[in-house]
Amino acid sequence: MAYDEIIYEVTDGIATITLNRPDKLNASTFKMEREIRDAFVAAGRDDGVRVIVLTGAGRGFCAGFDTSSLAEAANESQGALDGEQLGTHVEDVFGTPHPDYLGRYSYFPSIPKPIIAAINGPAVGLGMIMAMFCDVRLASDSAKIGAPFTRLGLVAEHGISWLLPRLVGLSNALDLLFTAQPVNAEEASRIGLVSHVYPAADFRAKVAEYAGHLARNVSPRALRITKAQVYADQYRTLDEATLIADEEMDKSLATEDFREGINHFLEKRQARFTGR
Ligand SMILES: C/C=C/C(=O)SCCNC(=O)CCNC(=O)[C@H](O)C(C)(C)COP(=O)(O)OP(=O)(O)OC[C@H]1O[C@@H](n2cnc3c(N)ncnc32)[C@H](O)[C@@H]1OP(=O)(O)O
Repeated sequence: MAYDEIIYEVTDGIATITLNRPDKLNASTFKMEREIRDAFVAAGRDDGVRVIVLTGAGRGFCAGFDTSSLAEAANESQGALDGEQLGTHVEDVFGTPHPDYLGRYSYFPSIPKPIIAAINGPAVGLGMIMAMFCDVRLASDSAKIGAPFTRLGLVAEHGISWLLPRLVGLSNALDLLFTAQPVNAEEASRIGLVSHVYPAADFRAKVAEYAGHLARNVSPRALRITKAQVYADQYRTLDEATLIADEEMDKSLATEDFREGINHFLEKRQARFTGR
């Protein structure tokens, strides 16, 4: 599929979605959001893809929704997005507990593969929310992450009020949302907003190493089930989560990937997981 505002590439089991409006620090548009959805669906369906990286072209990750469109949209509802604005219904492809509701990025957890946000520079507004809805965040030491919503007279948008406290705790979440002040990569790491920070000069190589590890050394089946478990368990009790874990363990013990997981260790060789 041809894209205008993103670049979509698949190499060695890693699908990379690059937001591609570098002159505007990859500020997002509805078109870009539709293309991101289409690319996630393509990556989710492609058996050759084991991990997905979301990143930005040039020196930015994403500076939020394009401010010129934001100004035009001042009198329109930005919360209730319709299908035409968003394009592909990812929810129809991979399933969701809320099939009638089209969340802006809340579909990321339904993509059955790990999604890594490679935050190469400023990730602000919708750019921050996009990164938060990825499964893992890696940051360049030049990254800056911020939620400027209250400064714009806006609110905790698009599910970030649900997600951010789970990532950084209530107190840090409210600090970020109230003050609307961006944090640098070091501070983001300290509060748990990102998992790893790498020097800007090595960043692309470090992201490739991390993504390559998930693509080569880890069972794709185990990744898929683990991702689904962790998100679904946010709505479950401990007893329910433990019961499901026991059921999933029984199923895992009967898989080729489990046998390979044991055999490659015993035979002291690289694993060759099939996802079965
Ligand atoms: C529904 C609503 C959702 C939301 O996302 S609300 C949030 C909307 N976004 C923002 O309010 C962020 C606006 N941008 C900034 O505050 C800053 O940028 C940054 C902190 C992200 C980075 O600052 P620095 O590194 O100094 O870069 P620079 O010189 O400000 O920007 C470089 C070029 O990028 C353009 N740009 C930046 N953000 C946006 C944007 N959101 N929409 C459109 N263009 C943007 C600028 O204008 C400029 O361009 P030129 O070099 O031609 O002057």
